[in-house]
Amino acid sequence: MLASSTPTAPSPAHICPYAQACSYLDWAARELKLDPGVLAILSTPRKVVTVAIPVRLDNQQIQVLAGHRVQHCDVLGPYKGGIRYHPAVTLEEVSALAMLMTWKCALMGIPYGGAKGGIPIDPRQYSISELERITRRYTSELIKDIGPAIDIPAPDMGTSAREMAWMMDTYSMNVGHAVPGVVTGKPLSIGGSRGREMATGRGVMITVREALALRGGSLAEATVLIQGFGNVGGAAANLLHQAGAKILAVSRGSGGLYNPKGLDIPALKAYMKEHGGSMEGFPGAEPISNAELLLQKADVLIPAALENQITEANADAIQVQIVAEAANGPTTLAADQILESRGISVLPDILTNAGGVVVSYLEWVQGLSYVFWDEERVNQEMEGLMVRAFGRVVQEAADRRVPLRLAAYTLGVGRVAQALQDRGLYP
Ligand SMILES: NC(=O)C1=CN([C@@H]2O[C@H](COP(=O)(O)OP(=O)(O)OC[C@H]3O[C@@H](n4cnc5c(N)ncnc54)[C@H](OP(=O)(O)O)[C@@H]3O)[C@@H](O)[C@H]2O)C=CC1
Ligand SMILES: O=C(O)CCC(=O)C(=O)O
Repeated sequence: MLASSTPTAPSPAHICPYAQACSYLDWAARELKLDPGVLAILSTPRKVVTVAIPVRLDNQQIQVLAGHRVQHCDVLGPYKGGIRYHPAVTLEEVSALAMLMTWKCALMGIPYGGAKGGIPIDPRQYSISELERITRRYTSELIKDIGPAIDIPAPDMGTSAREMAWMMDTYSMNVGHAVPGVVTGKPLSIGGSRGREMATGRGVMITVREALALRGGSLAEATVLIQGFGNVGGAAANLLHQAGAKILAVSRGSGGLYNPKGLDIPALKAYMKEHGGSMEGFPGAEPISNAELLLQKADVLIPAALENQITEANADAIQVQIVAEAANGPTTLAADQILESRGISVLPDILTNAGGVVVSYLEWVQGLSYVFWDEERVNQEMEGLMVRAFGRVVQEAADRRVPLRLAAYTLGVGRVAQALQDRGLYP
């Protein structure tokens, strides 16, 4: 039976995402005893761009949308980060996500800075040709701000290889020749990498596997809850199911499904395909809300949708051993501390969901060398980077006697601060 009166996560609009991101940075800065001047530099995005995107809709009306791109820090290399199409996108959210990308790339040891972009739209409310016009105009407006050595976008919520192909084509038309390296997460036909579509979910599966092994467990014995069933949550569900884990619940924006015996994920995907993407009515499962899903008993909870889902309002009621942050920023700092005090391991976003940007990096490397690898090679390279980063975070946590999140941050922030100092970018 599901709990009938459960605390609900506050809507992300009630919590300032940039303040959350800065509070995690401040925590790491205290641990690293960072110079206040360096902290001030790292707390401020280097460039914030908002452009107007006038678009003619199919009904001939003109709508003017806002398009954001925030470039947080490029000390380690070109800015890197996804483009989000979601109604809740704000400049503050994009700024927070850009900062997370800086720490993620630094933690993973890949030569990028951090950026993020977004347009506050629900892509399902637009036709494909409207989305194409929106994406192309957004790209044209950003033409001087992006490029293979400047800032390299990729997919995030609400975007995919399709949008990346439009961005690559628009950029290439503007500069007069094909520039595949301006985006990653592109279709294979124009220089995309094998394995990129599943990469973030695969990285989540690898991180959860390593964390369970540390506790003497395994995927084959694990029970898992997954909030969000898109690119990341859907791929993680497939791979975890293949590895023998029991997926007790999955959800989309409108709610999800729960089965204490485990959901048959391939059968659910086939069912959704036949039912216009809907999960409703899938045999053998009961409906569950997103708020309820977070509170079910299981070994692992994987938030794979929006920010601020685990807050002070529900952290006390979470009943898992491991929270694996597939989404960016799903846990507030206050909630994080409640979870830690309850002995729940939080696998931080900048590690857990890094498989996506790692394979983006591998796509960039393949593109630059004009040599393309098979999927097995891509997955092996990514797995090596993920497992080594996991080991470094566990070691750092043990050395400093701090939670995994702080350890991931001290590694990521510390590397950027060191590079900043070495480059002499401040007086
Ligand atoms: N794509 C990537 O490579 C990477 C993504 N991430 C992060 O992973 C998360 C998910 O991204 P991605 O899978 O790409 O996005 P998608 O757009 O592919 O999927 C998002 C999923 O979240 C669901 N969702 C939306 N709103 C809510 C809500 N309020 N409650 C519960 N579920 C909701 C969507 O439901 P519905 O189908 O109903 O819309 C959908 O199932 C984001 O935080 C993103 O930043 C991190 C690293 C890389
Ligand atoms: O693949 C990339 O470059 C970025 C992915 C991303 O946006 C993220 O990791 O949050």
